[in-house]
Amino acid sequence: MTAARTVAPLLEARAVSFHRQDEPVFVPLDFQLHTGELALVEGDNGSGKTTLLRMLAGLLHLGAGELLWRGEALQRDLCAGDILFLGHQLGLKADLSPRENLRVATGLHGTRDGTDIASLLAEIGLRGYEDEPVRRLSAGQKKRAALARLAMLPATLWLLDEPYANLDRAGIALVNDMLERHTGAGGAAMVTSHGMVSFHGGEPRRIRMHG
Ligand SMILES: Nc1ncnc2c1ncn2[C@@H]1O[C@H](COP(=O)(O)OP(=O)(O)OP(=O)(O)O)[C@@H](O)[C@H]1O
Repeated sequence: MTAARTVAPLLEARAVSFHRQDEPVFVPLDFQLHTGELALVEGDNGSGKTTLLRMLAGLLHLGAGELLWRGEALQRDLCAGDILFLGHQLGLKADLSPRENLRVATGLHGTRDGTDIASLLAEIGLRGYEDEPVRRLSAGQKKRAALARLAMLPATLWLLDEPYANLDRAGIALVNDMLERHTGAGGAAMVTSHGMVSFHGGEPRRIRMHG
């Protein structure tokens, strides 16, 4: 007899919440996210989507409940490079160029297999802007540079807060393409968006927030 193999979720939240001035920001959440999955975090303005992602990224302390990473209590030091957050702050140094930003980021966190800076920047729509200081780029170009950073690093879980903001149609398609490739290669992502997400890699999981 062969026992069925159970694979622990990449991330599991059990009655997770966050408090400000002793008040919960959102109704406690339970969810699981497996490798290969995309989860859309949905909710009205102020319902706590950004707060949740920042908490999962370790930028805010867990208020209540439990977070498990690959079946064990989540320990920041053990999964730091494996979880990447991209929010309104893009995580780029404004005085450095996209190329320099990627060099610094990969120097610190390593490089995803099969990627190289020059081809990635061209693919992501920054050909001709590789060596321009980020502060001189348009909002959409800055977002593309941040997406290049995401694509270069070897993280498993992407936490993307409004990743489509400031992007044109080609940029939106680029994000969807990145999400499909990332989940197809065994990664996972949680995404907030007030716009339509057209993800062709299967029906995404939905996490509904209630403030
Ligand atoms: N730095 C902060 N200090 C105090 N309260 C905050 C802070 N940031 C957010 N909040 C409050 O926490 C609640 C949740 O905010 P959050 O940004 O997580 O919501 P959201 O669902 O991402 O909203 P939106 O859809 O508008 O981006 C809101 O009521 C907001 O006012």
